[in-house]
Amino acid sequence: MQRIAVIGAGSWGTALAVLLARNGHQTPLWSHDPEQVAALQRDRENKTFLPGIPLPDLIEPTTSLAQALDGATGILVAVPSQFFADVLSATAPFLPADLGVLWATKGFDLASGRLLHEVVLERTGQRELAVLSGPSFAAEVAQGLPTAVTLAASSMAFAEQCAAWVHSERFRAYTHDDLIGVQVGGAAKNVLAIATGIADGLGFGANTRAALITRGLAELIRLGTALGARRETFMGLAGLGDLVLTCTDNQSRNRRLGLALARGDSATAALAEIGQEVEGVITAQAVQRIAREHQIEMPICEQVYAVLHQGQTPEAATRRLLERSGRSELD
Ligand SMILES: NC(=O)c1ccc[n+]([C@@H]2O[C@H](COP(=O)([O-])OP(=O)(O)OC[C@H]3O[C@@H](n4cnc5c(N)ncnc54)[C@H](O)[C@@H]3O)[C@@H](O)[C@H]2O)c1
Ligand SMILES: O=P(O)(O)OC[C@H](O)CO
Repeated sequence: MQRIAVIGAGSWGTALAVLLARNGHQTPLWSHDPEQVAALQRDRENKTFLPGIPLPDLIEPTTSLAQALDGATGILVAVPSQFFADVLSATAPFLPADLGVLWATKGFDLASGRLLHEVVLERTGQRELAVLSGPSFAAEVAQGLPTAVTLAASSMAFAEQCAAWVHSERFRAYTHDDLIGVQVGGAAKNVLAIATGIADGLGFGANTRAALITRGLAELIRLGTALGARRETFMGLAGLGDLVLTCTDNQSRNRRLGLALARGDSATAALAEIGQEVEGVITAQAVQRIAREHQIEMPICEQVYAVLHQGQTPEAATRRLLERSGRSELD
């Protein structure tokens, strides 16, 4: 039995804590919110973020990072990307130097636009790093529906160690060594899910959806390889796998945001209605910034950014994409 502290009790942190506890691990579950922790302790269920899933006895909700990390043999961070850097700084005093950090957050650092492994190193010092990503809706994982994810790390030994914590018959964790590609895939697919939501909401058909997914994949590959990722990583679970899942199923909050924008809802109203983190909103900003810096052509992501942050209408964004001149598919 390991003791693996899960940092972040939203839908994903809670689902991963349930998974770890079902695998027999002691699982402190940290939230910054005392009211949420009191409710988790009282109800033994996360009624806000993961309703209907009883918390196994091995889960110990807490607001204390010291308590969560006391004696921990592992840490898994699953807070939204906008809180990631601050939460990592807060954990640093309680992290032994030889404890690697695993995270399941999908996104870039809000302030700097950097990938999250750089934030972990900056905030907690040199150590082993690992990221869990891939097509995985929290509710389905918690229900025990078969799921496969990618676990990429700074060393294959650490990837295998982290994979062993979460791996089960119903949750297959495939190890990988491309820490950059796996992060880029998980983060940027959220922007493309907003794009496909918009297209479906505007009444475009299956051809359009397939085109957006495929040309979106080309954008992911351009972005990832410019940042040092390997092209083939994007053909795996953390690339194409998560892109297809998020672009095609209404469980995706990013896709639902796109659908709402196409209906004419404001982003503020749509986000309030969804009531959970929609990572693609701030990721669109980071992607726009990186694409400019590296001169990467990302027309779909650029139009999502324009809709979310520059007041462009979904209709105008669509026109801008369709008016682009023809080009080689190989570019
Ligand atoms: N939900 C999923 O199906 C899923 C699956 C894979 C990856 N992810 C990723 O996991 C990450 C977490 O998303 P989620 O779905 O659990 O979000 P969520 O919307 O379900 O929960 C948000 C969480 O953020 C917490 N929070 C709010 N303010 C905070 C603060 N100041 N400091 C720390 N925490 C704060 C809330 O208490 C809550 O626990 C995201 O990067 C998301 O992309 C989610
Ligand atoms: O609901 P979304 O759009 O944040 O997607 C959740 C997961 O990232 C799917 O793998």
